[in-house]
Amino acid sequence: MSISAAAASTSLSPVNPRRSSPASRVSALLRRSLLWRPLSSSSSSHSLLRPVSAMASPRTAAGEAASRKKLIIFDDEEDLAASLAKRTAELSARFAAERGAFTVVLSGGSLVKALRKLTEPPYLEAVDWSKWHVFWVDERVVPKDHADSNYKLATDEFLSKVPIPAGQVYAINDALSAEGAAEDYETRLSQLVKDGVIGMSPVTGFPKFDLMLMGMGPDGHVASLFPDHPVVHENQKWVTFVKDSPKPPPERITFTLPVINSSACIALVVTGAGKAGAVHKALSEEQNTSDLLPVEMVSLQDGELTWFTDKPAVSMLSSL
Ligand SMILES: O=C(O)[C@H](O)[C@@H](O)[C@H](O)[C@H](O)COP(=O)(O)O
Repeated sequence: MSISAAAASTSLSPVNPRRSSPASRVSALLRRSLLWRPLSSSSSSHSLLRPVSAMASPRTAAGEAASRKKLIIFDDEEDLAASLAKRTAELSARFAAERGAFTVVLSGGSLVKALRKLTEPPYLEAVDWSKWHVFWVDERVVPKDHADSNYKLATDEFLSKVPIPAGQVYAINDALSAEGAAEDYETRLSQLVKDGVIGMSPVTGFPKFDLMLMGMGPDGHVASLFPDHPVVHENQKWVTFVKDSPKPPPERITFTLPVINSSACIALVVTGAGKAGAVHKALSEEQNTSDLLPVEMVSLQDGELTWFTDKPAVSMLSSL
């Protein structure tokens, strides 16, 4: 059963009522630093629920800046794309004003299509695209014109339609091996940190990108960090590689978790029933810390993680 707009606008409505009481469910959510409340009935059909508070994550050490998490559930993909464009444009204006640059990190997959409204009015004209610097959180080690290339996907669907200076789009060097491409990308990031284009997190000592726009796989992978793969635990490098990705193609480079977790903002775009199991594991109150999916390890040290979801993706959550 999915949440109806009417129900969500008046009360917290469990999707699948279960044994625990509403109070205990909310309490569990609080422990996980997530709390939802309905939007007012004057809201449009999108964003049925939103968080009411931003709290320190249990994984954030006392005294550090707080990590904030939000879950937004949309009625349909059009509403999700509209909200994602609005949020991205707001962050672009904010970081361009604060830093003189806006560092944006893309994944591959369905995320790219969700960015399409940025290529249309009013954003096409209103966004200061000259401030954008575009990176990939992961890339397949294939030629840039290959059908599997995340660069090609982003170029075809998004980058070719907005006036970002070509020199501010940082594709991998596709002439190198996976290992070489990862090293090369990290070296280039390091230079951009020195140049002040990319910030550094004073909390973690890793680069701090302004916005990461990412998808999540049905198995709970993010970037090219797959469940049970050793690179999930890489905690020194900024960029690493895999040669045995369970999702083809096998060779990829990927940002490491410390870099992802140093972001100022992450928009995690997760839609469809195929993601419901991983969403349930990541967001339900039944926390199992011994067997975390990569997506569960995404925990910003000093930033805001927003889940952009739809009803099928949250259909196994009982806490709503
Ligand atoms: O290169 C990749 O394979 C992607 O970067 C990958 O991490 C993707 O974002 C997820 O698999 C979600 O993809 P979907 O949104 O298409 O399911």
